[in-house]
Amino acid sequence: MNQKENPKVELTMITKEYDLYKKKSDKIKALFKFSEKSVPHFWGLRGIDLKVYPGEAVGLIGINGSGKSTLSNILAGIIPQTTGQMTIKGETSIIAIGAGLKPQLTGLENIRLKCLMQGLTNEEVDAILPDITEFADIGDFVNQPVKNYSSGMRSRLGFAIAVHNNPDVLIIDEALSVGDDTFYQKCVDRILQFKAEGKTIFFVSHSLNQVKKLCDKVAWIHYGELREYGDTDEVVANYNKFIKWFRTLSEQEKKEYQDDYKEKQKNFSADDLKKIASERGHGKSALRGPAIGTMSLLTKVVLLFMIVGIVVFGTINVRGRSFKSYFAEKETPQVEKQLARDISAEQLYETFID
Ligand SMILES: Nc1ncnc2c1ncn2[C@@H]1O[C@H](COP(=O)(O)OP(=O)(O)OP(=O)(O)O)[C@@H](O)[C@H]1O
Repeated sequence: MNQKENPKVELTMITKEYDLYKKKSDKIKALFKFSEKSVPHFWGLRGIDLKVYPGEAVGLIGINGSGKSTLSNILAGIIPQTTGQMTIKGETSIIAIGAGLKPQLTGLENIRLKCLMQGLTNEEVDAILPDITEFADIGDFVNQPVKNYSSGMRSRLGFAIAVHNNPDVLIIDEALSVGDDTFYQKCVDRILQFKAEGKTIFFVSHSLNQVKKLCDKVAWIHYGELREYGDTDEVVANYNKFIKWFRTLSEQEKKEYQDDYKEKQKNFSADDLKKIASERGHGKSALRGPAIGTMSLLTKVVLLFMIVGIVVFGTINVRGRSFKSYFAEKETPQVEKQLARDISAEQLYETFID
């Protein structure tokens, strides 16, 4: 069977829309989507199409804020895409500096937690624990809470856990940039081994040398769009050309260029998405999103009634007192109530003077 016919990862028209809340109340408005206009939007990704095959290592490159981490978090299932279809054959594991590590737990506790979450039993965790700690090589720090780790140590622990969980798709988001040379080489060896085993790797990095060394293909993300996808040398060369050109611009021209793209990311609409999909020959299904994050009209109405009911019920006065004090009184034993009534105003005054 030709492996080129069976992508391990297939993305079709992936978008990510972020709500830019100004106030906490905007979040509630956005939840109900009753007031779309009051919450500005920002499209971190605008219709990414990508097919990646077993054994391929794909570099994700692009300037700051272009959407690399957004894409890798969607691939890892940490955040959902807004629209678009994603098919991944197998388990994914992401290594980002500190991603998924619980700061309050020790290194060992984090290892156990992550492994249990991957479906391993306690006995299985006990069996691979020595390998993981040996790979991470952080000494006694493994017994310390992760919040006390340096970024390099977090990366070591994250990498060690992720590779030992033997994922089919490994996503590495800038995690190698903080390790020292020895650790870096160890990781590179393991990544190459993964590739040889037919696993798929996504490698997010600003280090073009690392990308060139590890990746067969490169996806250049530019202001939320896939600007280029192809062989590493070619795409990296074009990206370098762009960086060189950008540096020749005056400060004013740079700002105008950036503002222009940011504006496009803010004003992106469903119509733009439809237009891109039809240009690329995608059907309607490519425009649908995962069935999470939004509520049906009926759910919204029921939820709204419940909230209004709770507020009204909670604040309404029952027999002249608030609902809370009514119940508080109900719970007060009769003897105490009698005592409270028996204290005269004079006695009360004396109590305060004392
Ligand atoms: N939770 C969020 N809410 C609003 N905007 C967000 C959120 N997360 C990311 N963004 C925006 O989406 C865009 C893409 O961010 P992302 O972190 O994916 O970029 P990146 O390419 O990984 O950047 P860098 O190279 O700096 O790490 C940025 O403009 C960022 O400000």
